[in-house]
Amino acid sequence: MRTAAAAGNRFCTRGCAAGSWPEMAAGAGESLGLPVVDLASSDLGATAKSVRKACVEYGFFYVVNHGAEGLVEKVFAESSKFFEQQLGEKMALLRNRNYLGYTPRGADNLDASSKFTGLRLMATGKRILSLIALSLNLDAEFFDCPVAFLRLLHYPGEANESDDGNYGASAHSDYGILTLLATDGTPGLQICREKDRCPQIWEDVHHIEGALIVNIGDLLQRWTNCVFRSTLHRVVAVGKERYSVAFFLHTNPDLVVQCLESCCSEACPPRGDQIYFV
Ligand SMILES: O=C(O)CCC(=O)C(=O)O
Ligand SMILES: [Fe+2]
Repeated sequence: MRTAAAAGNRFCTRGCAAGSWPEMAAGAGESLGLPVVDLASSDLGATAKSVRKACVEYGFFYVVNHGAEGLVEKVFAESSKFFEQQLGEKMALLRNRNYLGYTPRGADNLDASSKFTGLRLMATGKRILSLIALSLNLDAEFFDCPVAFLRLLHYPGEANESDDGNYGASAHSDYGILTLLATDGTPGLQICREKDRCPQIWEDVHHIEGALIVNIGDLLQRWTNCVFRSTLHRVVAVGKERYSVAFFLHTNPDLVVQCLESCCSEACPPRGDQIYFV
């Protein structure tokens, strides 16, 4: 495992009165070096160990040699073709009751979803999940994720009056097992590693060409009794148009998620409800 160079700028903290784009908004973050995991490594044990460390310490990491390199560029090209259309054309694909389809800006800044089979992204996700399973001393196939959504996200450059504090996406954690994220390189994504700390510290997640960002979801946090982190993150506006693609991996809706035995003990009992219905 290597660590991404913490090449980011150190700007003023959120709430500074002065500052112009991109300093004022993007500058809310400290710089951050997240772990980088090479999925093509032949040393399975060492890779699983790296993944575990990243999940425990950050809940966020990069993967390289993930097998979906060409695909991501194609999806970005299709995404910008779609979002560049007139609103009327996009509204023809308005989100349906199953949350599939177009979500106009302001209606829900976390939910512009699009159905996609994403077989290669699914293969990448499964590879990461098998490493996670091995790192928890489970069978490589332990985590089944038959449900997945691809979300094409477009953050317009200009601020919208309805935006709350200029957030492209307000602070949240993802609720599934894990998320694969590709961005077009425009900054804005930030994580908060200690959500209960006051004031919160937000760190910029930098772009690494060709890498995917992986983030642990609430379900995996629950499964591991909070040993793995589902880390709070957000997207701040940087005064520049931004595209990203998020691929969310979920379990079967009727699966019972129970704290893993290896993650609890008498000294460390399951946090929250032991049995959790998704
Ligand atoms: O656009 C991004 O970089 C992050 C998107 C995100 O966090 C989400 O859709 O859950
Ligand atoms: Fe998210």
